[in-house]
Amino acid sequence: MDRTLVLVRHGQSEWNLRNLFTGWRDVNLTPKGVEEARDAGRKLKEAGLEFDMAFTSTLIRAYRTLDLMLEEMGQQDLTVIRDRALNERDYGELVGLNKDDAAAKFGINQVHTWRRSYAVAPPGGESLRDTLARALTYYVQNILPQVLSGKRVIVSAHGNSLRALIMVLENHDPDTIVERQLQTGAPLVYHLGADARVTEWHDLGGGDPSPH
Ligand SMILES: O=C(O)[C@H](O)COP(=O)(O)O
Repeated sequence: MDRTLVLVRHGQSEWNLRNLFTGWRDVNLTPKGVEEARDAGRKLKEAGLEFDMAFTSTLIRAYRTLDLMLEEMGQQDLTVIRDRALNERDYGELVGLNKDDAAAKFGINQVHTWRRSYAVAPPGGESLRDTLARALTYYVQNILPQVLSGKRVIVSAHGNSLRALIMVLENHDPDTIVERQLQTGAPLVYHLGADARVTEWHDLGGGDPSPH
């Protein structure tokens, strides 16, 4: 049985371009982000992939990326479920700050810890562990059963809500997840066994990694 799961981080957003902490702020894609999303759709089509179902967040940068990919694939009629469990990590008091300015103010190591560690939350926001608690619960209850039933599923979401799922899919621990970054618009293709473990995965490549 084909148990395929594709994860895609949205294309470049207006606040990715401006290097601002975004979190739950609902910013749109840039023209480059639109192109990255279309490009991801073309790559998926070239790879011979088709989907039976799609999941995305309630934030426009993710669901618009999904729409653009599906348009490129000729799959606009696909069933799409939007849920805020897949939204980006809440960046709390950092939202709207420039990432380099924050590093100058709070120190590079502190900001890196807020952005990439598993357990440390930014002030007033969510740690990756907090994000994982909601995103992984949603995955186990809503996405995984579809994949295990043989549906080919695509998920369009965010750097950190996807890192939370990837922590389990790629078997990372709190130390190794620190180094795992996602490029915008790069489809990650996972094949799962009947026990829900990943048997094989590859990265079709894409846009920019988050700036450090
Ligand atoms: O919310 C944000 O600012 C970005 O989407 C992801 O930020 P990060 O690169 O700090 O994970």
